[in-house]
Amino acid sequence: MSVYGVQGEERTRYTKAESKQIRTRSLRLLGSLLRPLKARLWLTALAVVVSSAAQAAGPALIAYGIDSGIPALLAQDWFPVAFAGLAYLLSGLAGAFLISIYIRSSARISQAVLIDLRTRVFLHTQKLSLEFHESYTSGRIISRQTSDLDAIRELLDEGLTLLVRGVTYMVFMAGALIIFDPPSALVLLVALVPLGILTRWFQVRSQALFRRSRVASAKLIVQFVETMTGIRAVQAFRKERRNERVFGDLVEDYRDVNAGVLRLFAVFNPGLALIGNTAVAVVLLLGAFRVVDGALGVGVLLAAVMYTKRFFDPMEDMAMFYNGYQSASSALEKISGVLEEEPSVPDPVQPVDLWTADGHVRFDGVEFAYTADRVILPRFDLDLPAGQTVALVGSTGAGKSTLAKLIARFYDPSDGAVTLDGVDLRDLHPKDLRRAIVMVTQEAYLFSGTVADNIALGRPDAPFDEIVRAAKAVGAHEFIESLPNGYDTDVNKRGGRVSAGQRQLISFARAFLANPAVLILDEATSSLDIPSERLVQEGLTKLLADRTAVIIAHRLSTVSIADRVLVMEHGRIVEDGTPDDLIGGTGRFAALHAAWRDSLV
Ligand SMILES: Nc1ncnc2c1ncn2[C@@H]1O[C@H](COP(=O)(O)OP(=O)(O)OP(=O)(O)O)[C@@H](O)[C@H]1O
Repeated sequence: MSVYGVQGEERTRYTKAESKQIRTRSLRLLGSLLRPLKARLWLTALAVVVSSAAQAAGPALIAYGIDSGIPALLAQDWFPVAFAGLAYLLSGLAGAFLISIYIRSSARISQAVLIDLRTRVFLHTQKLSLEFHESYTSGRIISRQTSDLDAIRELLDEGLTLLVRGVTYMVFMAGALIIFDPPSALVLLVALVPLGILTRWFQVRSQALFRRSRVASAKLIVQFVETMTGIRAVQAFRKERRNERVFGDLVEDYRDVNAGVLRLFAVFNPGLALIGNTAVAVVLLLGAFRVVDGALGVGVLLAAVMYTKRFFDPMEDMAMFYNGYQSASSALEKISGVLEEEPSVPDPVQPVDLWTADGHVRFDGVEFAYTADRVILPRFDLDLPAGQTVALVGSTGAGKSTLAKLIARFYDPSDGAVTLDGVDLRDLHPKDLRRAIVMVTQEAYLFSGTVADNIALGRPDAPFDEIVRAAKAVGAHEFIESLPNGYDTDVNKRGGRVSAGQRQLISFARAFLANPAVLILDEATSSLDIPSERLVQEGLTKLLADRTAVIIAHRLSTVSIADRVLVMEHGRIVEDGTPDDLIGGTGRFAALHAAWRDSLV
């Protein structure tokens, strides 16, 4: 089995092949992040190697000072002691200087990697199609951008320094011990056996736990984001208690996982200390006998003890690093999964330019399914001539929004083709597509900024008087003028808050300004009151003139401005005709219309 993209992201166990696939993907990502920093990486590596060498010289100089310097001093020759002291000082200074270079250089690397990764995640998720976002949820994306990137930042800022310095330091200490006192190095070699066993035990146990910890923390963020984005529904339906319970369970799960991690450390760290101290004690003991036998100088024994002790010094830090490494590597696994996802609505390889579109939309043998197991729109053909205003009606779940999303190319058909002026939407240059086809959705989302900025989104280079003209056309001008700062009112500031209906008017103005050849209004008039809707209806007539329009409306009043009505049921178009024809007939629309007219009197 293979795990592509974000599939299986919530799992904590993988088969060998899957683990390998995920690891390769992470490493590939890491490689691509580090490749541009190659020169700096070499400089950093050099600094750390030389600084470790300088530090490894320390105990050797002390040994020289004791074993050769002191006897020389007794013979009035102070040179060896002075040399040992001065050299020790210089090696310390060189080590400190190089470490400072190393820290500064590695901080630069980590900053560069993080900025690159953060930007990649942002740009990539923004590019991914609606299909991805509808199933992946914003909570998970936020957790990728926050806690996952933080885990990687922590690793890069602290963990990596610990690891690289720790490993080089250990290698140098062990190397120096082998050169200086091979019997003591043998003790160290023996100590490596329990050390290896302990480390392996820790590694195996912690791997699954760290993965679970990442999953648990992501779930916490998802729950938090969902509750807060849906806070109105939560409060309206009194869901606080239920959410409290769900959140409580998640917190408990997270705590359990972390407690498990801490329990591992409670064994691992003391275990490390025990092995290290035993090794030091054995080196000291065996060395002492050899000193007594005259086979070893006191200075060399001291150096051997120092090397052994120093060998174990970075181990605890490295266990901490391992902690950070686990979090960061599972974060990297998830991020690389998101980055592996391809837009399900890809940009064309050889885009066709369509500078000015007439707005002729056709569905040729189109079939559509969101998931393989359920066809939403069975095979159909539909021709929407340029300039026609088409109303889509039908019961909830009939497939109206789905059909609209196909025209806006939020999704591609599973079979067949949707064309604009004869060009398959899949071949159309994305810029031309977005210019030619605009969809105004129910949410009428406003971005932070002024009202004018929000309208100008439809055409960023539009002069101010055109923004006003667009607002006037859709009947939004009066209310905008009455806002505290008129068109310069910040929509997110207190006082600048606009109602749902006003938001829709702003998004109408945005669409008017964009002046697309095809306009889709998805339930767009649903939050307007009757007077506002009348106002908008007047605006709509102007907005819809000279362009193809598809209006999804539950309110049948909107239908009156349409040239043609399509009635949908279970994904099929069951009626198609002018409003008058359909009202005069005996079909579903006639019945709907009669019921609606009766409700008005
Ligand atoms: N992202 C999705 N993934 C899977 N199924 C979906 C998705 N969006 C919609 N559907 C399904 O497709 C069918 C048609 O939905 P659609 O939103 O097109 O209906 P609609 O006619 O616009 O309904 P409404 O008037 O309530 O908005 C429904 O059965 C719905 O469950």
